[in-house]
Amino acid sequence: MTAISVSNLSKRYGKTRALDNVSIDVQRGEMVALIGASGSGKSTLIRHIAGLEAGDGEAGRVVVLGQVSQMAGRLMRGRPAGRVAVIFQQFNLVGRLSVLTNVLIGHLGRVPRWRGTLGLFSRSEKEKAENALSRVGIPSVAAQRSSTLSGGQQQRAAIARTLVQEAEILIADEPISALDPSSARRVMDVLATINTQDNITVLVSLHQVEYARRYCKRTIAMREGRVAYDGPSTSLSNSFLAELYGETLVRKSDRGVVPSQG
Ligand SMILES: Nc1ncnc2c1ncn2[C@@H]1O[C@H](COP(=O)(O)OP(=O)(O)OP(=O)(O)O)[C@@H](O)[C@H]1O
Repeated sequence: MTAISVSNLSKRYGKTRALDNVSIDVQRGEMVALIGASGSGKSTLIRHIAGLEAGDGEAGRVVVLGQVSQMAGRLMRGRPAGRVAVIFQQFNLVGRLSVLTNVLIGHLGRVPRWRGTLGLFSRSEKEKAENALSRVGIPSVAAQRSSTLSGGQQQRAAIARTLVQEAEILIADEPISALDPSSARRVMDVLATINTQDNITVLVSLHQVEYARRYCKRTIAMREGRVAYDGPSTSLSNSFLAELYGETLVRKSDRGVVPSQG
């Protein structure tokens, strides 16, 4: 079954064509990498799939989990918000609240609003949140203020909230670009685990191509708002990547070919 279907989606900001007639389908259970040079349209595409923004023109359409979330430049009501979780590079957590409370927020939408607002979660809801923190490998930080977590721990706490939310799709916008290699690997390992064990569809934008190759069977590459490649990650050639990233590529590292961060 199709989890995400984007067809003929375009978006302009002034003179910039951020999305130019983009069409992609992601099937349930896939883990797909979204790559491309800075400004190629990755975040814009993610915001549109997440239902945070509407595209331009009559032709564009986004269907998520069988429900039309936008068409002809209009966001639809009743789109499956709770079934889709989005995590960003930063600002996923409320810094002054404990990690556990941030994860418990994943229950909102399933508990009566007054209970959520007052922070009145049941024992079993708390156990579920603690269990989710264990699954992402950070059970010991539950009582800490979120603002005290490292970047990688913050990403993993946001993934734990996704588990509590029981989201069916997780869209992660550059979740590892600010992390050191070992933290990045831990976050990618967690994404891969929830993908295989919980069958959560994962769409993850990445600056480091090597992670796409290592963790995602399929890669979608964007260039100037268009889909430049959509296929097996193993078939991404270095010459294609050099062209994709233009002048900003290419340096070799012991982890493979990565775009420079400059
Ligand atoms: N709200 C906005 N207003 C004006 N221009 C925008 C806006 N959002 C995106 N753009 C432009 O659209 C283009 C695509 O941006 P987008 O953030 O989607 O790229 P990206 O591939 O995610 O880049 P990066 O890897 O640097 O995050 C860029 O030229 C950007 O400047």
